[in-house]
Amino acid sequence: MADKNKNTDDEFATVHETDSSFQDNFQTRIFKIIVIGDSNVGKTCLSYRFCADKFLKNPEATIGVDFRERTLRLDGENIKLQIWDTAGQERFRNSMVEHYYRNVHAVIFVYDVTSLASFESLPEWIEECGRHSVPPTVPCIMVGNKCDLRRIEVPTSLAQRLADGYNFPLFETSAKDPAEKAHVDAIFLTLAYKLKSHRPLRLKQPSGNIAVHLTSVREEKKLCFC
Ligand SMILES: Nc1nc2c(ncn2[C@@H]2O[C@H](COP(=O)(O)OP(=O)(O)OP(=O)(O)O)[C@@H](O)[C@H]2O)c(=O)[nH]1
Repeated sequence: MADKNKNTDDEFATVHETDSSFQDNFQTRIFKIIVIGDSNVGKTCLSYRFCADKFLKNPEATIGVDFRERTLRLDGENIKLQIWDTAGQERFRNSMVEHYYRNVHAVIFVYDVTSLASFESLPEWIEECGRHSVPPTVPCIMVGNKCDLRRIEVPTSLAQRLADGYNFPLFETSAKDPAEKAHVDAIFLTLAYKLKSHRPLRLKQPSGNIAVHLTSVREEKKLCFC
């Protein structure tokens, strides 16, 4: 799939998964990334692909929020990305919305390339961020998912215009296609690199934890205030 972002494989060449011995000796910076968009666009599958490198065939609708995380070593530094997979369905969001946006470090807006309606919803999702006082300095990315399907309803040119209007990078990819794994990684790594250079906060990671925490569906932490 066409990569609308300037990052190249070379730029990510220094990325390594961390191991526990590494984590014992180094501090880790932790960043909260929320994944937002209409129901059914593939937010759960994208975050699962990034954290567990698997495709979920029949995920249940997210209720409240699901958490996943993955720790990376970027240029000699531990960076933990805490992914908040938010509910797309209004009835499952309700009282959670405040929690989504509180202290968020980056936002991923997802639409389904086979659903024009999901793309047309993006400005509303972006406005919702603004209403919850997400600072304009927070890095954002726009992602068109399900590029493995044929019936594309959102042409790249249209998506690129919207992304340019907001000054967001645009990725078109597929959580389903294993060949797109590196591309899905690149979405999160783009944010990780931006955050790494912006945020000075350092948090000490408790020793002995496994560094790459791959949550299964059953193990995921859920938080629902519905
Ligand atoms: N073909 C294809 N199907 C996908 C892809 N990503 C997700 N799906 C399917 O789309 C459906 C919805 O995926 P989810 O990841 O649950 O969507 P969501 O945005 O998290 O939905 P909510 O939890 O309701 O907000 C599921 O049936 C997935 O299997 C993809 O890249 N390609």
